[in-house]
Amino acid sequence: MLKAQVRMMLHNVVDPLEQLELIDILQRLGLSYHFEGEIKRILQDLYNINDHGGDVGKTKDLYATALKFRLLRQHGYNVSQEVFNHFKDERGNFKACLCEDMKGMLSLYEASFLSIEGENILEETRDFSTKHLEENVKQNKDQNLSTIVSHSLELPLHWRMPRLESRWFIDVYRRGEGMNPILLELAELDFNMVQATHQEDLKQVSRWWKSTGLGELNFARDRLVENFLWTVGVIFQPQFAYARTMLTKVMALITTIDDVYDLYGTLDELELFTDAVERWDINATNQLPDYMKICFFALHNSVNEMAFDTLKEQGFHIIGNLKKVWADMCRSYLLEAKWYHSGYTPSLQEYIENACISIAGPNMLVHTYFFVTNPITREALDYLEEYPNIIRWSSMTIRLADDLGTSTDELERGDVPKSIQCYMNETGASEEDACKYIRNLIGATWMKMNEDRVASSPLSQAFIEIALNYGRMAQCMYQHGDGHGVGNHETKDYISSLLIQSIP
Ligand SMILES: CC1(C)[C@@H]2CC[C@@]1(C)[C@@H](OP(=O)([O-])OP(=O)([O-])[O-])C2
Ligand SMILES: [Mg+2]
Ligand SMILES: [Mg+2]
Ligand SMILES: [Mg+2]
Ligand SMILES: [Mg+2]
Ligand SMILES: [Mg+2]
Repeated sequence: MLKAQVRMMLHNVVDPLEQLELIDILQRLGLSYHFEGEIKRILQDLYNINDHGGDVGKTKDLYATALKFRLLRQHGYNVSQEVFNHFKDERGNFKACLCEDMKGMLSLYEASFLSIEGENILEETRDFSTKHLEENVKQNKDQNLSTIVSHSLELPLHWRMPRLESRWFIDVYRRGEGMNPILLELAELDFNMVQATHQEDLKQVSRWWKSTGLGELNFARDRLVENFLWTVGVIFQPQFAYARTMLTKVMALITTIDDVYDLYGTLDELELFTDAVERWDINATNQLPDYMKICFFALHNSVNEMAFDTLKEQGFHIIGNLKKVWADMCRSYLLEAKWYHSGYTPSLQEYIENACISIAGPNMLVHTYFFVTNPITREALDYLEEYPNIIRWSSMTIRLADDLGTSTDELERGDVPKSIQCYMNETGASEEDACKYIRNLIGATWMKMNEDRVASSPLSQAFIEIALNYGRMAQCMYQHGDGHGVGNHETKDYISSLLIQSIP
């Protein structure tokens, strides 16, 4: 009933700005996945009517123009950054009067994160809006707006982990003026229904984890719930339960094998394990020490089962594709171990080339493609084989966020120099400047992802969005240090609010 009422609202709303605001609210409440068709139709009409993304409803309203720009870009329409020239004076500077418009400034700020490389106007808008939002947020009288502004200044909407953002926004929306009770109630009910599905998924994959015995390896991280949380960040929609449980297995295996290479295995043992994975032959376990036998059997059994599922469901024999991503990852792990044991510090470029593989981004993304795609196409398989840009940029975002969050503890434990240290070694920069550089590199990588997300490719828009969600999930997990390995209180809060506490 509530969904039907919201569908009616989408059909009846005619004012362009009200259409945009309704879409934005539905997205932020986590409800837009129920109304993708309606949203697509409205945005297509808006894109066509106003000279392909020009002024919305002919107003010069900054808030409306930026909102339209953001939503159209987010949905793949290549609207021009020139729309923001309307807000400049004859000298080419943004009009000073705009600074009092906090709502417009926030809308401009959020829109600026949909930029691609070389869009200088959008770079100016980000600097201009950030400066004025930081200056005004404290003395703004609208408490709710100030809460939203502070939240966005911490991490912009475009970079936020969708599920956590929805949970946070439901509480903000409830307190806001102009709250629509139908939207609020549907958001609360839907959140609880989705949470119940996730709880079932977690129960099921927890049984698998216990059956492997990998949690008993005292040198390796036992982080099943955190691995499951990654999958909620990447694919929350209820219908992707199979993908979440399988992807949790993949991430749990990666976490354990990463620790084998980073913390425990001798170089000779690591060579043997890498060889066994490349051969993908159960007889290769004879050469392995017992703790590696457990890891290899768990890996071999689980991945073969995934290949069997796809063969049964779709007639595609993908074990070669899966074996390749595991072998590529283990080889990149082995290279890092050799660098570490020889005391070699690579250049930043050399490190990143290897570390975009060792962060397991390509591994996780290739598996995800198989878990969410039906029908699989030969064209997409060939395209994925060489790790296309969208996979590289997503992996780079995970890698850089991970290094910012984990490298301090890793280096204390003994691990290969990470991006921060490689940059310091190469340039003589301080650790603080190196971290700043790496954070800017994440921003630059997002611009590359923004460009690739609208480029034509044999991959679905849904899969591309999932690739972006990996970057978002990494920035969420490492925003306050090592949220995965240490299990800090922020991660515990995320787990509680998404997987345990329902909305009363
Ligand atoms: C899923 C992952 C993102 C991937 C495997 C476990 C992780 C949480 C992370 O673990 P970490 O030890 O930080 O990786 P690395 O720095 O050793 O590559 C790398
Ligand atoms: Mg353990
Ligand atoms: Mg590690
Ligand atoms: Mg590692
Ligand atoms: Mg790390
Ligand atoms: Mg209620």
